[in-house]
Amino acid sequence: MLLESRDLSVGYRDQPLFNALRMDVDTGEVLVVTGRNGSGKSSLLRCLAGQQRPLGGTVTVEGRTADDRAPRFRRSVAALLDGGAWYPNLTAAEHLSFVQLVNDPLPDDWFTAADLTTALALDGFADTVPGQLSSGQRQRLAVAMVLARPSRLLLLDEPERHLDETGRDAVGRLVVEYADRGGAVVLVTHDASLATGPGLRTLSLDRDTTARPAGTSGKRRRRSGAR
Ligand SMILES: Nc1ncnc2c1ncn2[C@@H]1O[C@H](COP(=O)(O)OP(=O)(O)OP(=O)(O)O)[C@@H](O)[C@H]1O
Repeated sequence: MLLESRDLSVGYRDQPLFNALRMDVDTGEVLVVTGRNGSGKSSLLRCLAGQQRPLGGTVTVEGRTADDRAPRFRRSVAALLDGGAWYPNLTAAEHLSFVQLVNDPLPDDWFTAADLTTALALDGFADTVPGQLSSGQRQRLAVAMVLARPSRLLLLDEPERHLDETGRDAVGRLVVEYADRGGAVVLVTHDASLATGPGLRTLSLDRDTTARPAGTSGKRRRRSGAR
């Protein structure tokens, strides 16, 4: 199992937002997390990303405790949690090239900068610096960058932010493609169109945060063209 949580309790100052969460996400799977504002979705993702200590229980990725201070963990996990970090003088295309250069050599079958540029329609602003991009263009670039580096687990917090319908569709397709390439995805969203699709599993923090497995079981079919 790529990602596991057991008896997970997440919250602040000893006040849990939810308790006893058991979650399994394996390669090839997409788990969509939903819930009302303030239910703890972002807090959960930060725990999965090893950036926040749970109040109780465990999170493991490939059998190791989630901890973003560990280089091996950081290599496995790509997270887009609250917007991107930008180099003010690098263009959109240079941001993408930079991520891929730092992670060279990439696995043969990994997303290329050209794949991501096409999928997210970045061409029109490839030579523009972040400060001169619209919010939606910056979000497209942030999604491209989190996919540009090789990883096994992809954590996305409301990737639909600022995106038009075409952008949201592109994100939906890329998430499925990432899983088809052997990754596991946990996607937090308020967008019903991203939250549904053949084979996607869902976890509602309003409904499912009890001591039982989240969502339905079963792997998504490969190349199902879900969405
Ligand atoms: N650093 C923090 N310290 C204390 N409380 C926090 C902290 N971060 C979040 N919270 C509280 O935890 C609760 C859950 O926040 P979180 O951001 O995880 O919710 P969410 O489900 O992602 O919400 P939304 O749908 O609005 O994005 C909120 O009541 C919030 O005020």
